[in-house]
Amino acid sequence: MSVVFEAENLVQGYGSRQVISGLSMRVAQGAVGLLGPNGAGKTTLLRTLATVTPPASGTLRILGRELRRDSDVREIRRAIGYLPQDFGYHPGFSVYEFVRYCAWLRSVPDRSAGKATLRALDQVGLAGMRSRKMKELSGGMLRRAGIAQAIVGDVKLVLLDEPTVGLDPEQRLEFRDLIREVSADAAVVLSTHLVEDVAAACGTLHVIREGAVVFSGTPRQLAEHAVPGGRGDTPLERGYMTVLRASAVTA
Ligand SMILES: Nc1ncnc2c1ncn2[C@@H]1O[C@H](COP(=O)(O)OP(=O)(O)OP(=O)(O)O)[C@@H](O)[C@H]1O
Repeated sequence: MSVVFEAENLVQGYGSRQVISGLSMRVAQGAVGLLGPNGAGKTTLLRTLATVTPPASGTLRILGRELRRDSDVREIRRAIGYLPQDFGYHPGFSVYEFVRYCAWLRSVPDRSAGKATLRALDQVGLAGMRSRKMKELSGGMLRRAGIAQAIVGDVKLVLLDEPTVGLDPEQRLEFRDLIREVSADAAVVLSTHLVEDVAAACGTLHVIREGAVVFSGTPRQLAEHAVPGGRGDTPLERGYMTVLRASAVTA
């Protein structure tokens, strides 16, 4: 299976403050979950992978291409779908217009953009609401429209920052199925605080603390770190709490 992206010794920060410190990650097809407490650096990492901000140092290779020149970045962005925590939209756009516009931004050819838009809306369960105005959507529907714009077209790398915020329990179950479907053709990297969500949808988990990876492995391997009587309601939550507290644990 070909590697979709590789980050090596990635360093990122804000001014003199280092937030990501020497992180390495390699992802082929499939879903990868980022877990970590507030301020761990998940959003900073996703923004860097989305090419919003270039790494302070280290290398980032997406679809075999190292992102050195602006032309490389422009080209590769067509293959990346990104859902930030807060995404902008024109409130007067219909749901269809919003996703279709995002397809245009990603240079999806005109002849296939309409069909690709409807497919993405169908995947997130919003096809029946395609004429609804963006400003009229509930928080959960808005999140689903955001996921639709991230997966529309032929994306190879999908980056989702807290995609399950605002979804009700049924939608969260549907979201897990959606991630399994999307990750059959693309690499999906998503961040969340909800350990159970990410474990159900992702084959690989990375726990990040203070900008460094303190655990990489499968959900089962994370659960194996659970300490009897430790904090958390499930083995996964207890495993997560254990690796967060340990200095560095690698599966
Ligand atoms: N624009 C910015 N300028 C300065 N510092 C920032 C900026 N954005 C984030 N930070 C800092 O970088 C660190 C990592 O933040 P980041 O948003 O990446 O964490 P996170 O893991 O996504 O957190 P959360 O789960 O709360 O969304 C935090 O200490 C934060 O205060």
